Amino acid sequence: MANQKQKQPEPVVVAVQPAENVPGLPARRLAAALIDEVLRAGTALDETYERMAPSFSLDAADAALARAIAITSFRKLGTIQNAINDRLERGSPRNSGPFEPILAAAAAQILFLGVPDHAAVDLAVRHLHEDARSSRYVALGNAILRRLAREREAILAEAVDPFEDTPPWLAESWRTAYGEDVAAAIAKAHAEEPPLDITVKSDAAGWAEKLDGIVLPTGSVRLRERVPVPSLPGFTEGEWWVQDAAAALPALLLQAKPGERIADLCAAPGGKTAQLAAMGADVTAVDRSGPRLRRLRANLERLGLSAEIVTADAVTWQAEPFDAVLLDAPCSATGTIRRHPDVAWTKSEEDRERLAALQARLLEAAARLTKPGGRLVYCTCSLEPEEGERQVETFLAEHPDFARSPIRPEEVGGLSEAIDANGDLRTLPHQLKGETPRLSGWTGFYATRLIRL
Ligand SMILES: C[S@@+](CC[C@H](N)C(=O)[O-])C[C@H]1O[C@@H](n2cnc3c(N)ncnc32)[C@H](O)[C@@H]1O
Repeated sequence: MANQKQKQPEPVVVAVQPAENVPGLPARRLAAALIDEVLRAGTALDETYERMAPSFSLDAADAALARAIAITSFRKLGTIQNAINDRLERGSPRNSGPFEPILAAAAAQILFLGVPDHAAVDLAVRHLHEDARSSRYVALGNAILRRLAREREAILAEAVDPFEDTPPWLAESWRTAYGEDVAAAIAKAHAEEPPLDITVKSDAAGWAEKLDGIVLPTGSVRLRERVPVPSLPGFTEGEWWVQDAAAALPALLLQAKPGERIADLCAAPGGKTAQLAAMGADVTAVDRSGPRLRRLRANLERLGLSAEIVTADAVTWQAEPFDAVLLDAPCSATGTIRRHPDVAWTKSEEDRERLAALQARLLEAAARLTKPGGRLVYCTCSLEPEEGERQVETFLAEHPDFARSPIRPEEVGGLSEAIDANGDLRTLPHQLKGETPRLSGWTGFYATRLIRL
């Protein structure tokens, strides 16, 4: 974008070289564009990044920096917005174009990423100049960011509310479901960057040693360091795949046996399909998204595993009933906020209600596809009971031909705190204590195992 300077109230930066060549500015452009697009369109940060990053032509280091700025902005969005708004005496300026995302990205750098203040402020000011709408507020943006830098210690010391970075509707939902203390522990767990977990085909201890990891009680391997995944031993050879430790549990609960016919409904990108195929089951993976199924196919190919792949709406798809059915239903994904902090700001109560209605239809379809005596595991990566416990309560009340098959602690590495009074799995982000806060926690998942009588 050309640096079309408008007349400024107060010239703050003297550009000594063309803006396009200023080191670090392209990364900030992408970071602010990601924040803006995710918040406006409600799209997932990962997908938005994959779609937008190529047109910014960044080198690997700048691309990683842009991503880190965007993800930190979402992880700390409440604190950042409060800090900025408290210093905007007349509220956020109207029609100011990218003013807000540029300031949020700069605030993330100043408050949380350890970027030198002068670099964060200077680049943000240059960036504000680039758009005619935000260029009118360069002096304001500059003043606010300098105050954030000066007042950093006080801002961080004051941000003690555990729900500072949680939208109020979510905090309220968790308080109602789990009580004040657990809700606060969940919100606090989201402040930490998550570790990388992998599922191995075999020899967890051997892979843990090779990759500097820890074997978790459930059998997943947790890596101590965050490293670029494709460069790790065993990735190209297809010995393991990336999968959160809690996300690996529902497929285990299906207790698949070699040769059994299993339907994996809502299967892409295939983490659970891979587990079931690795157990020797004859898996049919169904998903309605062609692009996501292409990723599933590529993942299975790398892993040397196979499954029948079907592009279909699982609500209406018909087949001979299966020995077992896994339904990993689409959901609000609030259990994944630690890994995907954007989810907290893009999902709403309306999404939760809409998705709960879809889950009920999918559960009906999954029941039809389960043969008498067969198992049905229903799961979601949501912390909201509407998408888990309540969904299954309603289903069981309407289906006397199904009964719960309670999950036993030894099926989940002895972690009895992850099993509720009904014998369902309910993992929460602050569970699974590790050596450090960063090596602790997992995704919030709900899973129930039902038997068709
Ligand atoms: C939670 S993700 C599945 C993750 C996957 N099971 C795994 O372990 O990698 C939910 C999936 O449901 C798919 N989906 C949503 N609605 C669907 C429907 N009506 N029929 C089939 N698939 C659907 C989405 O395309 C998405 O891939």
